[in-house]
Amino acid sequence: MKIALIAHDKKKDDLIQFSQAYKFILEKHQLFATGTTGLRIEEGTGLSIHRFQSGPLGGDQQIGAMVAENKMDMIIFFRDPLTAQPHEPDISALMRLSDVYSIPLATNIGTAEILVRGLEHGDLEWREITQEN
Ligand SMILES: O=C(CO)COP(=O)(O)O
Repeated sequence: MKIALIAHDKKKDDLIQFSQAYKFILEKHQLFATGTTGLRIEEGTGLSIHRFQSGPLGGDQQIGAMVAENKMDMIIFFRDPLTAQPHEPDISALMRLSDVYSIPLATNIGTAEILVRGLEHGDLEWREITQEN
């Protein structure tokens, strides 16, 4: 499975802790991230991650492009709901596309835990079937 990991600045520590806790699951999958998030997770966990541009420089849009090509299976995006982001339109676009393509998207740790545990139980295998067709 291809999984995108993204966090706004005030949520990056949470995502690193999350990635450390679930490294045993995440390491079995192909990981993608926006620039700074990816670097921080790599440093904090040793996981190997394909890093796109930083969010404000187009990273959300690059991940959105993968969604539009049906090449992303899950997105974990710890958003900061209390801080205005200069690239808010890009963030909205990524979330909209995730709904267009029915990509599981977690925006907080509570949902992310359920998604990642579901991944371990094979709950997302339907994605592999739809990609083959
Ligand atoms: O801004 C972001 C997502 O909208 C995240 O970007 P960085 O991972 O580069 O900080």
